[in-house]
Amino acid sequence: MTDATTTGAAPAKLVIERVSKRFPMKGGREILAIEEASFTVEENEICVILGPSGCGKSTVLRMIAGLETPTTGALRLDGSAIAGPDRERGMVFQAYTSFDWLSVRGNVEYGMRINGVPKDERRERAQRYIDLVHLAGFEDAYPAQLSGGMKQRVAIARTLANDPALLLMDEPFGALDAETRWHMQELLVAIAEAANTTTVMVTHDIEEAIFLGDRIVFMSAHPGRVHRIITPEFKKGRRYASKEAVLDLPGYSALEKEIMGLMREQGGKDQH
Ligand SMILES: Nc1ncnc2c1ncn2[C@@H]1O[C@H](COP(=O)(O)OP(=O)(O)OP(=O)(O)O)[C@@H](O)[C@H]1O
Repeated sequence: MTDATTTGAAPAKLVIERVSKRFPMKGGREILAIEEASFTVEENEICVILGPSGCGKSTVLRMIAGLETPTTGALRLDGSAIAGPDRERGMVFQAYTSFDWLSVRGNVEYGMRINGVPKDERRERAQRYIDLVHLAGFEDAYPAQLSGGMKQRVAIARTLANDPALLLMDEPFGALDAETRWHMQELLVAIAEAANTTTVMVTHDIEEAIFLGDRIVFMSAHPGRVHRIITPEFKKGRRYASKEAVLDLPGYSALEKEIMGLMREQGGKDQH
């Protein structure tokens, strides 16, 4: 396991250090959702959190977002403790979260408007991100007129327009059909390259994790622990614009099978 505190190199952008999370239950009992999770995310990296249902992926992401507080342990972004939600950490959820009463442009400009960004700059920055997510021509459309994939692109553009230090995504493509989903995955690679984002994304889709992840944090369930940190070595540190290119690489199938094995082993724990 890599840990910024032990590598001797500059500290990682995001450091999750021995984080545990207990939730109170009825009758005064508690559930240990996350136990001593540690991992790091480097600048410009796409880190994917993968694991069986209920292993605590969303809880870890919500702690990074500052929406949950760890019971013990520490989370640091750029050296500072994460203590509550902040616009330096932008979150995209699975559910469409656009404002129905605002146009695409209105949605993308919303955060900047709240933050007092002057109109000209707001317009220019919104257009840059609308172009980046291929929604040029739809600036004046309303969410109800858009497909699911387009709505998620609005959410991504709106989040990026706030210029967050971290882009957090919780199963962002989970509600999309298969074809739209892989287009969105490819778009996310293009965005990461163009906007130099540092991204932490939760998924339970192995193919998505291998295609997108520069690093994959595989969690085990009950309690949620970091079981393995996987670097898809066969990609040789590269990102690929097309999904087929990755599926065709030697080494892809072996890693997919390995992760399927982990998923079966960890996801099946409840059934034994
Ligand atoms: N607010 C909460 N109160 C009580 N328990 C919670 C709360 N949030 C999460 N949990 C529990 O913590 C564990 C981890 O949940 P979490 O949603 O983080 O898992 P997940 O891996 O994201 O699941 P999935 O893949 O099904 O979305 C589960 O046992 C869940 O029931």
